Amino acid sequence: MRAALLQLTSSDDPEENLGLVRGRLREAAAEGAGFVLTPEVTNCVSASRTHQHSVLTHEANDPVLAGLREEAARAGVWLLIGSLALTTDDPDGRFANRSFLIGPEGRLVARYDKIHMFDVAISDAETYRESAGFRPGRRARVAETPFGTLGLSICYDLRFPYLYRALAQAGAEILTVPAAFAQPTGRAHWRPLLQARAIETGAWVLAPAQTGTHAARRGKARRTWGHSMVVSPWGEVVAEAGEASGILYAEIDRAAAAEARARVPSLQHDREFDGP
Ligand SMILES: O=C(O)CNC(=O)[C@H](CS)NC(=O)CCC(=O)C(=O)O
Repeated sequence: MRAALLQLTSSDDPEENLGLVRGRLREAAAEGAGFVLTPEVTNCVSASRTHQHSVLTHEANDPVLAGLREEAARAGVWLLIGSLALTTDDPDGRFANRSFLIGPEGRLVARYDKIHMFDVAISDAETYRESAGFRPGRRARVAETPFGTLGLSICYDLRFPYLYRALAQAGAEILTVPAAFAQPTGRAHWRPLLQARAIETGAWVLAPAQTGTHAARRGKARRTWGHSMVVSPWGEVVAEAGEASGILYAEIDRAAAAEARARVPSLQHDREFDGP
């Protein structure tokens, strides 16, 4: 199966982002991709809660979700929308940060709400409080496709290995890690974390990323790390983007997960222990 990871610099305008992704998805399908993936918050990168409230909608009315389901069906491809920021009925007005797996007829196959919230002060100049704006999910998800079982995750989830172990032990052979990584942590941690998750689980890791400086009409511009990546179940980086927006292709094959697990069956070697 040929996978296409869209590396984007999403703005804070959902309609504009939809237009861009439609074009890229068509291009990827024309290049032979059967599985297209987009990064975290494909529909809107914004640092302003006021702006988000003015442009985001509930899942049922979301134009980006509807438009991309239509586009996936037209192209006949599987599509992982890394995430959409969506309005919820949360009493505190928080959004969901939600991934969608769409089948090649446009069917909604699975959804996943990001579990781990990025509440981190990287430096005096760069702090995040994701949990103030987003309501965390509570349910891990795997989903069947003809090319392998997927395990869904989003961005900061990457730092919590037990989630990936649980996904792999539930049958996942392909882990999706759509992201909008910060630049300082991306530089230091992105690549080794992705390789570690692949090695620990013997699964493919597909990580489509936001990149560059994101245009914002309100609030501060945000900057993200890029470097979308595909890691094999043996831990090799088989494809890596730079910092430009574009499409990253890789051939993925579920047999490679079985081979890696046959060589090192550590997923089956969990032990109970006391302490510490
Ligand atoms: O706020 C949004 O619009 C969508 N959410 C994000 O971009 C999130 C929270 S700010 N970013 C991350 O999780 C980066 C993680 C990261 O950089 C790390 O783990 O080092």
